[in-house]
Amino acid sequence: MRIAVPNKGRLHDPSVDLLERAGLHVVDGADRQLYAETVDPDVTILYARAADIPEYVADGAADVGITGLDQVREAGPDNLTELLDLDFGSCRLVLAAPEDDAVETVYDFEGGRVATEFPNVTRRYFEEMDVDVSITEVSGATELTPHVDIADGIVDITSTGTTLRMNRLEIVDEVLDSSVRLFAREEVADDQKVGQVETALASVISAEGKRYLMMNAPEEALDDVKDVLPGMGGPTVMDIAGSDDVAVHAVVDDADVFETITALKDVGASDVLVTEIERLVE
Ligand SMILES: Nc1ncnc2c1ncn2[C@@H]1O[C@H](COP(=O)(O)OP(=O)(O)OP(=O)(O)O)[C@@H](O)[C@H]1O
Ligand SMILES: O=P(O)(O)OC[C@H]1O[C@H](OP(=O)(O)OP(=O)(O)O)[C@H](O)[C@@H]1O
Ligand SMILES: [Mg+2]
Repeated sequence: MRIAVPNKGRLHDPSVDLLERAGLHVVDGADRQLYAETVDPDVTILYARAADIPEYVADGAADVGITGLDQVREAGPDNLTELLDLDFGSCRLVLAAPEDDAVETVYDFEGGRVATEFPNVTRRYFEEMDVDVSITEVSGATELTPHVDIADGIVDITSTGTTLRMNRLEIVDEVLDSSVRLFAREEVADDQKVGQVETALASVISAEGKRYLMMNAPEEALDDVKDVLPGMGGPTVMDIAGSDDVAVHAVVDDADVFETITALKDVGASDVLVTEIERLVE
C-alpha cells in the first residue's frame, strides 16, 4: 500500500510527524528520495507535490494521500473518497479585491477578471454564483495581480490574513474552507491495510488535546470523583491491594485539567498524575 505525502512546503513536516506519531515510522527516509519504506513492510511512502497528490491517488500511483482539501477540489478526480480530516493546514480560499475598489459582493465581478492558482475551483464557484468572469491562472504571488492590472480580484488562500492586508486586499466572499485530509481511491477505501492506516492516524487525532489522569481516592468518595470527571464515558476504577483507596483512571480534555484537579482534590482524591496520551483508538 502506498501513501502519497507532500514532499516539501508547509504540509511536509506535519504530515511526516503525524505518520511517525501514528507508529508508521519511516525506515529509510534519506532526503530527496521519492519513496520511503516504513516499519510496516506493506506500507510505502511516496513523496509528491501537494498539488499532484490527488491525481497520483486517482491514477493508482498511490492508494491513499495526504493533502489539502483545496488541492483535492482543484484536481477534481471523481474516484476519491475522504477518510479523515487531519486537523492541520487549515485555511480558506477566498475571493478578494483591492480595499479601495467599490467591489462589495461577488456580483460586482460580472464581466470582470479574476487571477488564481485554483482555476477549476474558481470557475465552479462563479458558475454556481451565476457570475460571468474571465479567469487567469497564475502560479504564485496572486495577491500582486490586482495592483498590476492583470485582474480585478483574486481567489487565493488565506489563514492569518496577513498577506491580504499587506497587499491592501479585502475578502469579498469565502469560496472554500480547507484543511488537510486523508483520502483514498474509492476502489481501495475498504481494504484492510487502508483501514489500518486510517485507524492509526485517527488515533493520533483523537488523542490531541487530551490528557490521562490517574489518582487514588477513598472508595466512599468514588461517586463524587465520578461527578467531577468530565467527558469520555466512565472512569476506570481499580482496587489497590491492601488499601481502602481505589485507583481511578480517566481521559480528560486538556482544557479541563486545571479545574478538574482542583475539584478532585476537594472531593478527596490524592496522588493525581497527569500524562500525555500518544494515541487513542476509539
Ligand atoms: N497560509 C496558509 N495557511 C494554512 N494552510 C496553507 C496556507 N497556504 C497553503 N496552505 C495549505 O498548504 C497546501 C500547500 O501549499 P503550497 O502548495 O503553497 O505549498 P507550500 O507549502 O507553499 O510549498 P510550495 O508552494 O513551495 O510547494 C495548500 O494547498 C493549502 O492546503
Ligand atoms: O493569510 P496568510 O497567513 O498571510 O497566508 C496566506 C498566504 O500563504 C500562502 O502562501 P505561502 O506562504 O505558502 O507562499 P507561496 O506563495 O510561496 O506558496 C498563500 O498562497 C497566501 O499567499
Ligand atoms: Mg504556499
